[in-house]
Amino acid sequence: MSFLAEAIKGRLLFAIPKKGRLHDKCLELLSGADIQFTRMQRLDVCLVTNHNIALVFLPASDIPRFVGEGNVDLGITGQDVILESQMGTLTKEILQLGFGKCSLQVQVPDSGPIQTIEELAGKKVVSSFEVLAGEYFAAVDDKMGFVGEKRTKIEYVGGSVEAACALGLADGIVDLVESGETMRAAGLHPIATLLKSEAVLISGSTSTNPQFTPLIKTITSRIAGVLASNRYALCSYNILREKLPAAFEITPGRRAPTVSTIDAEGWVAVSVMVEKKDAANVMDQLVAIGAEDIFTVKLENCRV
Ligand SMILES: Nc1ncnc2c1ncn2[C@@H]1O[C@H](COP(=O)(O)OP(=O)(O)OP(=O)(O)O)[C@@H](O)[C@H]1O
Ligand SMILES: O=P(O)(O)OC[C@H]1O[C@H](OP(=O)(O)OP(=O)(O)O)[C@H](O)[C@@H]1O
Repeated sequence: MSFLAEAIKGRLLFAIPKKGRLHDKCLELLSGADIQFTRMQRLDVCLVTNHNIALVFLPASDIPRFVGEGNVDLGITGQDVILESQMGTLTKEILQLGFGKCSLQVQVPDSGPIQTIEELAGKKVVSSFEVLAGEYFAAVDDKMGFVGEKRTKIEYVGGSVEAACALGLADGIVDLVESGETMRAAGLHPIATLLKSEAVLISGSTSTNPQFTPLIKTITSRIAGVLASNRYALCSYNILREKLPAAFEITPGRRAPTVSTIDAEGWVAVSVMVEKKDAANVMDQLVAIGAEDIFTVKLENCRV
């Protein structure tokens, strides 16, 4: 047995995208969850120093198969590539991670004769998502009654899909879109959305080793804590007790606000979680109902 195979034996294997859009966010999650490791240059497997885990750095698109077929125990990847690799039933989504959000769309040139799905059916479509594009257009072709040569031709390219129409390779494309900037720059616009996707933590649906169940629970809870501490801030303020019903309307909290008595006649202190994106508005509304000494504090870490 090789040195590496010996070193990872008995450890929970956790697959992380080795590059691309999801890589940096995954490293932030691992760091926030205090999963410590040192990655040696060029080595795609590394041992976690403070848990019985080995990290395996793989292309995002290969992770569903490794997890689904039981070669690794846990993984982070996009919902889009899980569906594309037809591993939906062999994998189980443990946690949605709120990043890597994008849509898989059909795009056509702005100034061209084809502006609808029905007009594109039967023509040439290029995509990195051959399976999903194939399924989508097979249903369209069936609806249109297209058979044999008349059916839509789907061709695979590995990247820079947006260039395919301008290069004369395709009449339309199926590709991922987030801000829409790439497609706008290439003179393309959407005519249909196949699916929406985000990054998820997955395990195998059938093959998880029961010995790892407690460790998977711990990792999941830590990652959920990192996500919550990125999303929420702790808001604290003083307010007259009689104004509490109005204050609870503005700051209901995740479960309920904490109310403490303070040494000032008729006043209470409230501490409550607020979504960071709403924090400025929430503080304005609290001022408007007479709250004072209002501040928010960043959450360093939490368990939810
Ligand atoms: N523009 C985007 N915005 C948000 N998430 C995206 C975007 N593009 C891709 N993703 C998500 O990230 C995953 C990996 O995509 P990415 O293009 O980074 O793959 P890659 O093939 O590993 O990297 P590279 O393109 O560098 O070869 C996708 O499957 C999708 O879930
Ligand atoms: O809507 P936007 O925010 O512009 O993002 C969309 C782009 O992001 C992805 O590609 P990526 O940059 O990962 O490179 P790729 O073409 O090599 O896959 C996708 O394939 C689009 O090209």
